[in-house]
Amino acid sequence: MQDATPGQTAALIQVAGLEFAWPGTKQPVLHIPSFSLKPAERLFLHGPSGSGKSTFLSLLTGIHLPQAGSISILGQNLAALSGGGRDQFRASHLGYVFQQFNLLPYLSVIDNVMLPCRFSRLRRERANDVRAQALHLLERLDLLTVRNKPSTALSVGQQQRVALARALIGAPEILIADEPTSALDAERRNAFIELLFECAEENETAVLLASHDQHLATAFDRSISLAEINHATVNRHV
Ligand SMILES: Nc1ncnc2c1ncn2[C@@H]1O[C@H](COP(=O)(O)OP(=O)(O)OP(=O)(O)O)[C@@H](O)[C@H]1O
Repeated sequence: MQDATPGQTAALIQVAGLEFAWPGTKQPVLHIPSFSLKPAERLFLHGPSGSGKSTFLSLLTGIHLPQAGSISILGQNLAALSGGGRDQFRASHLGYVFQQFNLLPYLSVIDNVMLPCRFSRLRRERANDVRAQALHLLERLDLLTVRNKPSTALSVGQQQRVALARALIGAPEILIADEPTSALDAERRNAFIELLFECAEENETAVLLASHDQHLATAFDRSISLAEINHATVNRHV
């Protein structure tokens, strides 16, 4: 499969005039005139439950397409790609950590971590030695001793760190994380964010993290509320 080649751009993510309504509903959940993520930026996006954070991230990752407006990632307009092209583009350029981690239960920890390099030649090439980079990430995230266990045998905190290692292998340009700390207590939550930043910096990966938990904001370069950028009238929270 071919990796999409992105064009040159100043912003890693550029959104203009975005409108999105869920199928079967009339009112848009999101109307975002403008949004951008700059290279190497660590951006915190906050908003209460139901305000549309996950919906917005699903558009940025090309899982859904907006009804109006454009989303460019690394200069590539996502709507100009086919469904398969968007899958390939996502695999090559975006690492993501979801609330539920989405680890494959039948794979070992290390095989889960190496997975993105099976789907993207670019990430395989960037990792150079895929197994060596997986081991390096597992060591950084204190997971070396559990590397051959099935992911189901791990604690929630460990599974979350596996999801982070998987998101960062092969140095994607952007890490997108949706409520990645919701299962952790305050102390573990801060330690996880610190570790996430350290590993992202090693890979020169920009971070966009969405959460309802405003305590996280201080660690980031920039913090915005979804309500500041979302002009849709439904689900509007201030
Ligand atoms: N698959 C879907 N189909 C229809 N409506 C949806 C779907 N997913 C979310 N919604 C609706 O879109 C709105 C925004 O939900 P979303 O999950 O994006 O918010 P959120 O801020 O991420 O919330 P949370 O923090 O609880 O995950 C809600 O009104 C929700 O009911």
